[in-house]
Amino acid sequence: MSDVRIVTEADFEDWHRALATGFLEPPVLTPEQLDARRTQFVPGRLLGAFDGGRCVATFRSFAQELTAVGGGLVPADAISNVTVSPTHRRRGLLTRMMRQDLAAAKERGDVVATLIAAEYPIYGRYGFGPATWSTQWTVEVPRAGLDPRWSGPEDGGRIDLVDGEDVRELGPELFERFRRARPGVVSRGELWWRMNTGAVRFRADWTEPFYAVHRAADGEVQGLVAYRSDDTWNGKQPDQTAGVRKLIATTPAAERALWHYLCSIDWITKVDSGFRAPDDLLPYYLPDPRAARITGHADWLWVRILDVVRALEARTYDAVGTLVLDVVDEGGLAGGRFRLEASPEGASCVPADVESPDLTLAVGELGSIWLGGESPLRLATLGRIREEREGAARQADALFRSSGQPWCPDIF
Ligand SMILES: CC(=O)SCCNC(=O)CCNC(=O)[C@H](O)C(C)(C)COP(=O)(O)OP(=O)(O)OC[C@H]1O[C@@H](n2cnc3c(N)ncnc32)[C@H](O)[C@@H]1OP(=O)(O)O
Repeated sequence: MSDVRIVTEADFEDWHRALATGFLEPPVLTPEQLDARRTQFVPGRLLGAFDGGRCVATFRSFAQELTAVGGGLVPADAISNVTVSPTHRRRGLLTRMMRQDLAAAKERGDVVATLIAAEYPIYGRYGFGPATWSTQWTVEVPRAGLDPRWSGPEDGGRIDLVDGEDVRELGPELFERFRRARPGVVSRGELWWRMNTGAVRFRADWTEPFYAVHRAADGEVQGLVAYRSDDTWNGKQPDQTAGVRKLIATTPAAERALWHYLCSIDWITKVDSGFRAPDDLLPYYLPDPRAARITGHADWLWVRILDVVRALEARTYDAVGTLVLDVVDEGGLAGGRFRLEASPEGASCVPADVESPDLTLAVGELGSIWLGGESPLRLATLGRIREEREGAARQADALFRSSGQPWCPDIF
C-alpha cells in the first residue's frame, strides 16, 4: 500500500520526476528547471504518494483569491499538479490526496477549492462543478472590415510596446482593477508575473512574447496584451497568426484598441484570441463580426464549495428574493439546509435545518451556479437540481445570474 504524505524539500526532485511522468513530459529536469520550480514550494501544500521509496503520485495546492459576483474576493484552495503514475492508477490514490487536501482547506477556512480539469469526468465525484467556461476565436483579419490605415486609437489613447520588466511593474496594479469587475478571475501573485514574463522559467522552451499596453488619454494604463507570432509564410506571402496569450482591459475602449492593434499588424492574417469569456465582445469590435470564428469552447474553472454560508454571502444577486436550499455533500464538508436572503446589495445566509427546502441540489451543482455561469433552470430541466416548490428554479435563475459571464483568464 502506497504511503500518502506531505512532501518535504528532500522529496522535491523525486516528486517532480513523478509529476513529469504523470503529465507525459520528459521525466528528468535540469538543475535550472528544478531551481525555478523550487520558487513554488510552500511547506505543507505538496502531497505525494510513495511506494518502495519512489514518488508515484503528486498533488499541489496553494492560496488563491477568487472574485465572486459583485467583486468580492473569497479565499480559495487552488489545486494543481495532480498526477498518479500509470503503474499506480485506479487504486484510490487521487481520492486519498484529495480528501486530505480538502479537509485541510476546510480547516484553514478557505471558502472554495478551485482547479482546471484536464478531463471532465475526474472531479465531480469530489464535489466540484464546472463554474466558468471559455471560448476561443480565430479572426480572419482580411474579412474583418477594419480600416487598413488604422495606426492607433482615435480617442487620445495610445498603444506602447513594453518589455517583460515593465509588465512586472505595471501589470499587478492594472490586474487589481481588472479582477474586481469580473467574477471567476483568480489572483496573480508576484510569482505569476515572474513566470509569465520569463523571469522564472519552468520549461526549456520559453520564448519571449511581445507585450503591448493601452494608455488612456490621461496616461492611465487600461489594457495589456501578450502575444506571439507563428512565423508562417505561404510561399512568398506572409501569412502569420498572432496568438494571444493574455489580454486584459479595464475599459471597452482599451479592449477594442488592443484587438484593433493585433488585427492591424503587418504580416498578420489571423488572430487567435486565446481563452476568452463566452460573452467576450471581440466579434462586435469588428465591423464584420463573422470574421471571428469560434474555434473552441469548453468548461474551464471548476469550483468546490467548502463553506456555503460564506460563499453565498460573498456575492451579490440580480434581484431580491428568499430561497431555502438543501445542499447535499457526499464529501461531508459543506452540506446542510440554508436560507438565503438575496439582494443586489448582498445577502444573508443562515442554517435553516427545520424549514422546508425550495430546491435540493448537490454541492457540485451549487459550485456551477454560484458564479452565475450556469443556469439553475437548465440544471433543473436536466434533473440535476430538484425543485421542491414550483417556480423555485426560475426564481433561483433570476437571483443567481451574473450580468457579465464569469471568466477565469488564467490556467494553473
Ligand atoms: C487539477 C489538475 O491537475 S488536472 C490533471 C489531472 N491529471 C491527469 O490528467 C494526468 C493523467 N491522469 C492521472 O494522473 C490519474 O489518472 C488521475 C490523477 C486523473 C486519477 O488518479 P487515480 O489515482 O487513478 O484516481 P482514483 O483511483 O482515486 O480514482 C477515483 C475514481 O475516479 C475515477 N477516475 C479517475 N480518473 C479518471 C479519468 N481520467 N476518467 C474517468 N474516471 C476517472 C476512477 O475510476 C475512480 O472511480 P470510482 O470511484 O467509481 O472507482
